[in-house]
Amino acid sequence: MTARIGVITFPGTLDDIDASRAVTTAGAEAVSLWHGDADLKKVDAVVVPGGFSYGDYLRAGAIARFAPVMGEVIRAAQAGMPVLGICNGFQVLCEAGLLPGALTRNQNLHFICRDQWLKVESTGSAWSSRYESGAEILVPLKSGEGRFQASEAVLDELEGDGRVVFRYAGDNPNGSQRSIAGISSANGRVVGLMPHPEHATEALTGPSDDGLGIFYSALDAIVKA
Ligand SMILES: NC(=O)CC[C@H](N)C(=O)O
Repeated sequence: MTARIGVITFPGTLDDIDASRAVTTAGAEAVSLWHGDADLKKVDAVVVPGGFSYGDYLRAGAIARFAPVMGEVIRAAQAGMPVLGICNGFQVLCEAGLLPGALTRNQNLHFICRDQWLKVESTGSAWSSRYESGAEILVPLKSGEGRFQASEAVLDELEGDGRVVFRYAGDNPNGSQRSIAGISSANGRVVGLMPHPEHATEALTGPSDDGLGIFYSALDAIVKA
């Protein structure tokens, strides 16, 4: 049976269309989820896409975290459902307490938009199993608040438990601690990353199709669940 992967739209979300397209390209059914509905429509996994939910007012992700749909996402994630947060989605998942740490203003205080090499550090998560450990992938990065920060103790725990899923390769674009670009929850089912795999699904439009592995990985996680 075709896997159903939900993609949430908040007011101000702008990457839901590309995220849905990536889901479909990977062979799953993309199911639109609305921020105001406390209903996950029986999906098998959820993507929280990028953008500027609620205009990034207060703090990126701080208001979206209280949207009715997020209560259901938190409940489902705690029960083991694969959840992916991309960029603003990563910020929302940190604000929701599903992932540790916080995303703060880029070190240079500028919005950064560029293609970015990432190193796949862990293939143990629900969203990275299709990559080879140590592989380098090229995907767009476009964010103003992409600097991952956490306490030294949390960073050590993330590193020690193999929960650093993606790290910036080459220079560190935004001052993220330990060049961390993406992390997972303790059980590996929830992943957040700052760069945008959903914008790298076709070599024709560039910069690569390296992002598709994330969505293929989720299909395995759903089948094995
Ligand atoms: N592309 C995005 O999702 C942007 C996320 C967030 N609004 C930021 O600028 O950091």
